[in-house]
Amino acid sequence: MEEEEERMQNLRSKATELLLRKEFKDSIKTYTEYISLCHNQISNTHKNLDSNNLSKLKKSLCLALCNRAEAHLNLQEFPQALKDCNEASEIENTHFKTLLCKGKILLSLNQYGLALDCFKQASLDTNEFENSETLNGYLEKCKKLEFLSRTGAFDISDWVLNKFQGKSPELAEYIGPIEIKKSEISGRGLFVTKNVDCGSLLLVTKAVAIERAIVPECIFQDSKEQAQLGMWKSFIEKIVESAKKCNRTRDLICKLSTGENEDDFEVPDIDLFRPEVEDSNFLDEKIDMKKLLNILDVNSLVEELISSKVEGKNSDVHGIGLWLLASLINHSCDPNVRRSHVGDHVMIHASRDIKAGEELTLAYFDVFSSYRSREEKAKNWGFICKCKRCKVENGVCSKQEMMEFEMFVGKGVDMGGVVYRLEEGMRRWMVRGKGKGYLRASFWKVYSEVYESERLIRKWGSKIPIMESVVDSVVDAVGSDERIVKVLMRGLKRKENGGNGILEMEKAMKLGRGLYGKIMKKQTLRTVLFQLAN
Ligand SMILES: C[S@@+](CC[C@H](N)C(=O)[O-])C[C@H]1O[C@@H](n2cnc3c(N)ncnc32)[C@H](O)[C@@H]1O
Repeated sequence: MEEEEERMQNLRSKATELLLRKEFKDSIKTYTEYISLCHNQISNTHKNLDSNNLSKLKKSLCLALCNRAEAHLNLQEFPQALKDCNEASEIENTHFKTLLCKGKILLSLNQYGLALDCFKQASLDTNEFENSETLNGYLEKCKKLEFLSRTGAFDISDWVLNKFQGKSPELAEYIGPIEIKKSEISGRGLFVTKNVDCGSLLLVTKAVAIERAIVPECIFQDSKEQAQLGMWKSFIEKIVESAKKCNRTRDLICKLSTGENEDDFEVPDIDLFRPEVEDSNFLDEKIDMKKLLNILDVNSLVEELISSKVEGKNSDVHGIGLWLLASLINHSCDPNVRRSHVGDHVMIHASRDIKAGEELTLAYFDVFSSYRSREEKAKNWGFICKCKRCKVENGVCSKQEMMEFEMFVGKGVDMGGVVYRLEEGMRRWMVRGKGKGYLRASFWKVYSEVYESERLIRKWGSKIPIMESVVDSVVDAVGSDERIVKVLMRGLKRKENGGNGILEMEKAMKLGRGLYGKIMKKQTLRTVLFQLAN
């Protein structure tokens, strides 16, 4: 008996030491051995009815379970960590360390409300003075994230004004007024459930996994491809790891499109994507790698860091990730939402006013390019684009003249002349309304070159439309973009030298909301817009 006790004591000390040394896997192994001996002893003690021993053993078992949970938490093995905490709570439901650990697990799972309950309950333990600072830190963080996930009132102004230095702001998961429905574009899509105005935040979600690497623009093509391949491989490994650790993640990944027979896919309930959904039982099902690779091919996105959009910062850093619910947004060449990446989160906001019931659409690739180049990009994604803009442009773009315009771009030709001929062409082909905006967006490079050159504006004068009307039509057709705002702001700067420009600034601010969403204060957005003009 004494020998057994000594063995248990040794195991317990060893497991604790391994935990402190952050050797989590070995610590779990040792605790598992210890916990199993505890269980054996408890059932024996029950028979001998030694209540003193029984209570001591149970206390010790509770602590061991809690410590094993901590080790699982560090390895991001959340279901196992939760299971241990729940068993520990059954022994002692007010155990401080267990409540703290369980709160941390729930916080990692973005279940802010439940995490808050744990931290609040832990704070009732007046004996834990030395841990009160840590606990208060968690309480505050949890309250903030719970508020954000409920209201969507994110504000990253400080970080933006600080030139994106230091840690990115802490974000919560947020699902706004959206639902999943069958899409007329393809398979399923996300739709708004009420009218939303330009800049409204619709979704904030954390990546299942991201892999980032520095791929400098100037490196040779071969090395670049090599670097990208390496990045893709590590990304897949990370996804597999996440799917193995959490059934819920794996189930949700499996609901995503493989790119084939999309219209046969079931329409999942959006609530399944809420963090509060409990993990299903641990089944240890094998992952179908072929299917997973198809899913990743169709749904992974390249990060568009807000810091590089605004400042050109980190433009060598390439990141690829998978954001579950955002994967249900279809592409359109006249999109109505945009995305910004902050840390591991993607923030999706309306880039223009959207009416209740409309489908949300995102640009998977640069849509300020010609029909033919977009067609090529969609082909690389594995689909033929069925958006409205492509249908309109498909008719016009087969015209011989249109192909000639494309050939002019970047060939040192007077771009004012190209704009003039294009505008003339549109009159002859009777392209009106949005169609005009579509084509102007397709040739934005040409238009912007003209409007950025005082010489060309002077030369072509009234033969070409004024910049403001082109900007309006392009934004109305395709939505906002940094390049448009840049041209507008530079024009505004020129005007400001001559005084005035209040109306243009108002317009620029509205476009700015479309670009970045309502995630920064007005004054911060103003600073950012002026920065774009430099
Ligand atoms: C990330 S998924 C979008 C959600 C998908 N519709 C679903 O049901 O899960 C990307 C796939 O959707 C389809 N898709 C997205 N936008 C499209 C478009 N504009 N035209 C045709 N197919 C599109 C393509 O099959 C593409 O590979």
